[in-house]
Amino acid sequence: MRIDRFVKLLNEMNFDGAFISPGSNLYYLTGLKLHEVGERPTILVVSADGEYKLLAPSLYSNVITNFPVTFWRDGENPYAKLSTILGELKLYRGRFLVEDTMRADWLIGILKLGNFEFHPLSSLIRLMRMRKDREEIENMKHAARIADKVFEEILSWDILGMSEKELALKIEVRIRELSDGVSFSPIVASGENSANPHHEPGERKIRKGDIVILDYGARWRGYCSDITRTIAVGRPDEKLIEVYEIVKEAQEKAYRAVREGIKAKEVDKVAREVISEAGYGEYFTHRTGHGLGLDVHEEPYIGPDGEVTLENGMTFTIEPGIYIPGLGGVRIEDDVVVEGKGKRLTKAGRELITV
Ligand SMILES: CSCC[C@H](N)C(=O)N1CCC[C@H]1C(=O)O
Repeated sequence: MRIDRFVKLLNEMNFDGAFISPGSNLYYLTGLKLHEVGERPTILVVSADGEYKLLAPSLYSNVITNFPVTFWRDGENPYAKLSTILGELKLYRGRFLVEDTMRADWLIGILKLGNFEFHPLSSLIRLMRMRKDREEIENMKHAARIADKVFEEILSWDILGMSEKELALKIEVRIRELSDGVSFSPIVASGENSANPHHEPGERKIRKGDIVILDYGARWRGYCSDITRTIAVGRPDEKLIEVYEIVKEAQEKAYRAVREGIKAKEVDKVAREVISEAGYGEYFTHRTGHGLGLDVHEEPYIGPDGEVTLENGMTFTIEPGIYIPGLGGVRIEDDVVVEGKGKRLTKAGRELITV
């Protein structure tokens, strides 16, 4: 089980234990899929001795079976129960890993129960999660195939006159029909809105001459895909057509630079150089990519500061972009796995398509 490997690493790195709240790390280590948001304390306590126990609200009692757990009911004090767990596991002080995103009130509750020094869980678990095993990669390939299929379908829709919001909803519905859910709320950015890399789809209607950025992803058994394609509705501004070709070249060259043993920042540099040499460096305002897996953004990050050396089994995006305020933007994104060299998981065409 992954938790055994985790305990081994805890010992190697001189940690006494870990506190893990619901989310992708809990799922990765235990297979338990619990809601991430909620005020009811839900905490997995792991000791470096290899023992572990979950504190969970009793409303999960039908879901959590065959797992060491102490339930607490609404009206009871969860921290009194947590204190008992800590006594059972003999954890009173020491160096502990704690989930990076744990709620502050839970953290404060834990801190009152012992003399704990906290360190971010990501510092250790990244070493496990960055390299995907065969099953994880199969799930990612499936999620990527769904993203490709949705893109093919979008091209057959009549999007002229649709609002960004309407198109984003239609994409989301189709992803949900084909998968376990969306990786994130789809981005549809049309016309001048495409100059905002994280544009939130709004009421703007898609019109002739628009460039439209479509950025979305599907989940399959927890694993994400994340694809961006930029399409034209009619003939867009000549400058954006030129920009499209530059981004395409940057994406292709960065993809070809991917190989086992190269540093993430070297891949970023390749994309950045193409864009800078074309005179658009200041308009490439984000990193070239990010790791992808159970989370849509995880390690390794493919940016100018990316010190991670790429290894087989690592999965990430390659997504350079150019964004010109008042005019529009272009981004092309694929998901990639390292297998000696880089292999694309998303395979939708990258030529500029006019609908
Ligand atoms: C999770 S919302 C953003 C999803 C998008 N696919 C994405 O990851 N990016 C868009 C701009 C760059 C990149 C990012 O690093 O945020």
